[in-house]
Amino acid sequence: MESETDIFYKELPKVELHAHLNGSVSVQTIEKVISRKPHLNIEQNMTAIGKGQRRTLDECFQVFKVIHQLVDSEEDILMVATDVIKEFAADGVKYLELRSTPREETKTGLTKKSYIETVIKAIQQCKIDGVDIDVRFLVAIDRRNGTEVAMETVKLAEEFMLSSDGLVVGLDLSGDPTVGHGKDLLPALQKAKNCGLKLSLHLSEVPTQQEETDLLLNLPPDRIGHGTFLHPEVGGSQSLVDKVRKNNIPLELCLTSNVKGQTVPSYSKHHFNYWYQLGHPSVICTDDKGVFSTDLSQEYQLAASTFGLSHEDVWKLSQQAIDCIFAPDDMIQQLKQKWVDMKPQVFK
Ligand SMILES: CNc1ncnc2c1ncn2[C@@H]1O[C@H](COP(=O)(O)O)[C@@H](O)[C@H]1O
Ligand SMILES: [Zn+2]
Repeated sequence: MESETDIFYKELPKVELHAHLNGSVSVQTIEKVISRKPHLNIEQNMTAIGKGQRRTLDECFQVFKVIHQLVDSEEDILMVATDVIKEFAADGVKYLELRSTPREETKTGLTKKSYIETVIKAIQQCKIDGVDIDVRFLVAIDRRNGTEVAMETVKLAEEFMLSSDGLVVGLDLSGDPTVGHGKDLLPALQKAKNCGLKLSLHLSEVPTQQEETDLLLNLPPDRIGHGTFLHPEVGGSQSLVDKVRKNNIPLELCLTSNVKGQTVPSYSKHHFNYWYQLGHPSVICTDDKGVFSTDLSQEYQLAASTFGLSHEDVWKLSQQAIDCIFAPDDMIQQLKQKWVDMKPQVFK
């Protein structure tokens, strides 16, 4: 942690819907992986962006490559996923949707299938251990890998949706937004939607993607990651905003990620304000809590201090996030009850 977060934000029950597994690995866990692999000569400061530091988005993607070098076996993934889940729970997150791109590594025998199985195992083990959090998994497509890999990933995701006892609920589209075009991925995304996978797509994370965004909004996705450049004031358009509003597609907003990755010039200029003023469903998320050295409590506090939200406003924000989850209705009802039960204690 870089700075103290008020107890209110820690105790606030929270829903995290946008967290990339390998971007969420904490300093402590990175140190453990590094000590297993001294020959790689990787230092902890190569995997995280500290307070006041910024990187171009391109440099952020270099950081993921370093982490991928470190986390390359079933054993690593099990440890990393378990630690990440426990850390979110310790931060007051009651429901987490974790997303990750299945990778294969011939060196260690890791396959895309065993990658997903291992994440599922970590989720199940945390449940057995009584960690106070419900976790679901979104299988991620890295847009850089093109049409065929995307289609293969959708098949895998569908298989696991049917065999994981409801733990795999959807699909994510992520990766370097400056690489590849959404039109090549559209058939895979359409297929995913048709088979019942929920879709969360990174859209308009960088400028000049109006055409791609317009195309992918026709699916329509179930949630949007970032949507930084959707609205006209930043070079998007009213028609994109109208499409998002008409379909009532929730946005996943990640303040620190956008400021540290330099797609947003400052916290006060973050598009949270635009969408919040419209009353559009917006969910505060971390994106990559490890890489961007943050956590969800801190993100809520940041939004509150930047945009003048009261504790009651913040409570509403975290409560409304429940309606945006991909798990079915019984989970929504359970979480709503949890929020009711916890309120007196948080506002004591
Ligand atoms: C900063 N904004 C971002 N924009 C787009 N994609 C991002 C991202 N942050 C993370 N990822 C995606 O998540 C991967 C790392 O986690 P996993 O190996 O999948 O668990 C990155 O390689 C990238 O594909
Ligand atoms: Zn993301």
